[in-house]
Amino acid sequence: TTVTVSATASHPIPSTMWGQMFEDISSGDGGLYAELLQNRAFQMVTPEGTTAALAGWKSLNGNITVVADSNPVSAALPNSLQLTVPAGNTNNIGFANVGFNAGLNVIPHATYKASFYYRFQKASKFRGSFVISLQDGSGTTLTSQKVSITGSQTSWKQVKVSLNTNIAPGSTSNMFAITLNGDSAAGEVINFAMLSLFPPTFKNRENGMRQDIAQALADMKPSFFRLPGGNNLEGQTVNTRWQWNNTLGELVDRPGRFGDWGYVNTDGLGLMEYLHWCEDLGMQAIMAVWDGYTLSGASLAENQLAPYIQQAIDQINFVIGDPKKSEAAALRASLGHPDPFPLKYVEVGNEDFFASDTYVYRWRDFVTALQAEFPDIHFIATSNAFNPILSPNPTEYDVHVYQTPTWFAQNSFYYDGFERNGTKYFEGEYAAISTNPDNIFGSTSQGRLTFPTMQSSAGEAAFMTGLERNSDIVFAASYAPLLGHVTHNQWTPNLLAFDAGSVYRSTSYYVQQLFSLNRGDEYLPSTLPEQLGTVFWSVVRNTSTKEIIIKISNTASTPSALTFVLPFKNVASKGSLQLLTGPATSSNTPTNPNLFAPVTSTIITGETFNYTAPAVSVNVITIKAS
Ligand SMILES: [NH3+][C@H]1C[C@H](O)[C@@H](O)[C@@H]1CO
Repeated sequence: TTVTVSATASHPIPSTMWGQMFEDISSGDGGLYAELLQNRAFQMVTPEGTTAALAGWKSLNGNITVVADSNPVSAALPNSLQLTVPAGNTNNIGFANVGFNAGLNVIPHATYKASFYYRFQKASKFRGSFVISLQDGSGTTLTSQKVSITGSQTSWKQVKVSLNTNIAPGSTSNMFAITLNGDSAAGEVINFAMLSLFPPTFKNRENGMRQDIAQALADMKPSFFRLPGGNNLEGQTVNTRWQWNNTLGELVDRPGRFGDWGYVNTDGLGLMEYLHWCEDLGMQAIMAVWDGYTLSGASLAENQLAPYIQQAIDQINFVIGDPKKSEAAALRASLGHPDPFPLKYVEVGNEDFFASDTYVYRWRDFVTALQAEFPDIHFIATSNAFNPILSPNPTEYDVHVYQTPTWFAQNSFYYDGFERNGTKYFEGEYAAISTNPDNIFGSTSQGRLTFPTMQSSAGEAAFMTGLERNSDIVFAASYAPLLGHVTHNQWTPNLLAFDAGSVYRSTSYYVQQLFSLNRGDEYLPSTLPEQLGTVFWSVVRNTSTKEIIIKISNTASTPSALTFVLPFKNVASKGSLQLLTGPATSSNTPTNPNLFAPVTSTIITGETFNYTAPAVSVNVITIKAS
């Protein structure tokens, strides 16, 4: 196949082209959010003896239970862990947290920050100390600190200690423990609340992100971050929807909520943490507002919308408002960020194509009110494009697709036929997740992928060459879901998988990274691939580095010989090739995490040059040309 490239760009490529979609789907608490203690504040649990209430916690010779505290540490956190020290036990008595999914990573030569509140249930003459420690799976102390306490402390007192580690333990089966001397403390009853243990965080942010996962995400150089979801915005009910104002301020004041993926969200990763994260990665937020539809399928009636429209106005004012004019903006200033955050896009709901009939009035009432308040914001609709017809007319739509590798390879022309009528598209969620076209969302035994495969990633890459060709109307695209725990998850595949100690880069992660790190600022038309063929390409130009960047996906099981004809006088005789290829149905997995990785090499180039794309491969060729 000969690919003739045009010297005249057809259109500029938006700077927002490649980014990330995020929601807490086994990915926030216990994942990107760096808190190491599972169930740290007993939020939303049923106290008094239910084992679920003590999830993540274990007794160390003491009697522990979760109580609905008669004098709770805060209105937001009604439950406490109550330790009763039994008589006649001379061991160290107390309790421990084993981390999320029984994994608590301890890195060497680092400072861990522990904090908790405690109070004696009744005054006593006790004088002693807590031993606050990190222990490995066999109970060997890795590091510890002592804090003196007295039985007169019947009001809540917060303890904060730094725990400095030295050697690395042998595994992630470690625990955070609080103990005291059983002899002298016999009979004492002590309540604990809002316990927390943080490792060093990304950019040392207070209440920040886990370093290795954050770094893997940063290495993609994303331009936007869609938050807070996805289904996890919606709530199964109106009262369990995501509410921006419940996710701010001191951790002791955050009630948490039942997330949409079957577990409690601490909301320690809240709106301010998301916005700091966007700042740290130089991304702009694509922020969603709740719009009156819950995942159970219920829509609010039109005459019920007003308070939720106000809550959305306040949410946006929290991000961009003037502290002198808006209470929500004043709250942002009081939390240390008087200047507005950058925000251009606000998404109204999530996947409202499930409730198109009510979206007609929900969109109309929300956007009429929001656009009046925020004339410079673009509001993104989440129903199917132009079906139903919405008013005001959406400037952007968010399109989601989960399909097979073959579907993606055969639909790279999805946007070529779209009318150029001023509407732009956000490919907000896409991934090849199953090889079974008759049951995309089935189980792994029905074709669902556990991890991306080279074949699924090559299919996505083919589709992405089409997104790049159509970036005159596709302004942003993000794979979904971004992140998920390797085993304790509600959805596979994920772009990145992780466990307590590691993050695993998938073949699709490398494809996303190859496209994001090798951007052009303008698109160069070229001979079109066969729409139902097997090899696909896009050609872009980086006008500042004067480089031509050719992305090729060969989805076939045989190599594909290509000839490129470049219309430039001075074309370098050598170019760089980044090649991702390997066995079609294989993946990077926790047991074989580096089976696939892009390999960089030099190839012969020129005004006309040949290149053979290996079977099932994603190729990025970069050539200096002017
Ligand atoms: N059901 C998918 C669509 C929804 O928006 C996300 O929360 C889910 C996983 O990416």
